[in-house]
Amino acid sequence: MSALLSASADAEIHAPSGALESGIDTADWRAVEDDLGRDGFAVLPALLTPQQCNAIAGYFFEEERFRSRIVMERYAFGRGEYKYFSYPLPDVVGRLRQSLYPHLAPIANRWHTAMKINERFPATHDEFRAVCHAAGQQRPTPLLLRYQANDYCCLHQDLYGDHVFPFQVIFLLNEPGRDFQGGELLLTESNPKQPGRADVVPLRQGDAVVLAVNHRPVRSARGFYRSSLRHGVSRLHSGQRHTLGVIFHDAR
Ligand SMILES: O=C(O)CCC(=O)C(=O)O
Ligand SMILES: [Fe+2]
Repeated sequence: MSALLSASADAEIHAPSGALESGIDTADWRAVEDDLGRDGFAVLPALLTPQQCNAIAGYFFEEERFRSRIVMERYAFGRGEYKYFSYPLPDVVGRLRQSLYPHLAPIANRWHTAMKINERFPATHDEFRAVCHAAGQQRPTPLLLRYQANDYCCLHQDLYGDHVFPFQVIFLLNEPGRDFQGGELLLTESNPKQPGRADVVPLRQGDAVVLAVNHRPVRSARGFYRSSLRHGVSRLHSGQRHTLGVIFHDAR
């Protein structure tokens, strides 16, 4: 336990003020918007160092950091475990959410315009959180997941109330091939006009992926229609895989 505690203290040490934010602020957000528009996902490579990944994964057994623990098998969500952080979020998690949001909100607003969805998103996460809280969505949604051999996650959507920010971000905290085998992030898409399709999202340790939460606008001759997306994780063959999920709307 002391090793885990010192690892988590390192998360603060290895994320000096501004370092996390500058990696996010200097990402190519135009390319992210293009990738999202084409595929429904966009990879942001190496946003976290391996040390930061290990430190965040080390939070998993610090029970006081979490508001609830879900054993996926009990709910037929798959096999494996995840835990929702409680407020106040760990510094590094709160800063990732705060600094990703302002880049995604304008893209979210353009998507909503294209899909003829009324909700528009304010410029900062603090403002959006206030909107969620006023509507009774007050519980934090950032989560830490852990998969071991034979674990997997069923296809799903992370909707927790009426207010849905259309993007979420997942950080892979272990190195595929070295720390675990199998366990690939899957993204599926279906709509009335086409047979369904699936993508495997290529990720390495420290990478983040921005995913469409529920819909994506698809251009057609008469404007845009909505395609429906779901994500999940294929079965782990061996090893351990941790992910940090950052969802921007709070939960009812
Ligand atoms: O473990 C993963 O890659 C999927 C995590 C997930 O479903 C989420 O963060 O919403
Ligand atoms: Fe999810």
